[in-house]
Amino acid sequence: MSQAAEATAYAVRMEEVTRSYGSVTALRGVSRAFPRGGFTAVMGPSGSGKSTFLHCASGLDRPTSGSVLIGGTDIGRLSEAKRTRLRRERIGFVFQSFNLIPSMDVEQNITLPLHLSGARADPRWLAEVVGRVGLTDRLRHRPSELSGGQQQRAAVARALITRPEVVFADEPTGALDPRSARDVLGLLREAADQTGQTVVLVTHDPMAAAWADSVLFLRDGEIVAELADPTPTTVMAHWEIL
Ligand SMILES: Nc1ncnc2c1ncn2[C@@H]1O[C@H](COP(=O)(O)OP(=O)(O)OP(=O)(O)O)[C@@H](O)[C@H]1O
Repeated sequence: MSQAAEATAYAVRMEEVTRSYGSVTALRGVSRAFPRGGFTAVMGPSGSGKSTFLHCASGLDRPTSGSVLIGGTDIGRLSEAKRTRLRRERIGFVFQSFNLIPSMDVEQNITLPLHLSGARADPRWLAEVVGRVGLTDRLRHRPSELSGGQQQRAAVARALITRPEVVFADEPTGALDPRSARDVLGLLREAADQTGQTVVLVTHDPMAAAWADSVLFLRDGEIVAELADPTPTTVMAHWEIL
């Protein structure tokens, strides 16, 4: 595939990615491409390499060997400053612990990634994103005045405000009640279906993984199984044989 076609078909491609920490090899030669608009869940037992996988795929960390291409750009060849810029402009992150800035209101938190890259918010897109996450009447509130579910919805809006190619979500529902978890997963599903974002979700929860198009199972730093069109039951059945 030509570089241009590659950049069009896949938002992220990992080729033989290995990440070692001293004598511990957390990822072993993982190859995987994430098609545009696809929603993939990554599961695996504790210590199987899920966080390392997400950090390498998103350019937060660099592989010890192998390569990661984001939109056709080999991020291993970028300087630290360019990698940071690429992450800021083309990738959205959602974490378990929300990571909102307490002193900023909801609107300031949501638009922060734009301000960091010196861009202005497009008022129509801001209104659309805020409407999607149901926080239109909460824009002047501080994070401490919101429920956990509302805070995570603000974090999803912050991840979407730059219209990123990829959204990486690391246990985004780990701290939420089931209803708020469904809301957040529904927003990620919508980002893939309606605006063509590529979503990569790391989770321990079979119910959460079932929102994805496919589930990758990691064990000892390798992809050992993949499940298409998952349901909570089929995810659990796979989980049990890991
Ligand atoms: N900074 C680090 N230094 C040394 N070892 C590390 C480091 N980060 C991860 N590891 C090791 O790499 C392996 C994979 O860790 P990782 O955090 O990716 O797993 P995980 O599947 O995300 O685990 P969990 O579900 O418990 O968060 C583990 O053996 C871990 O101890």
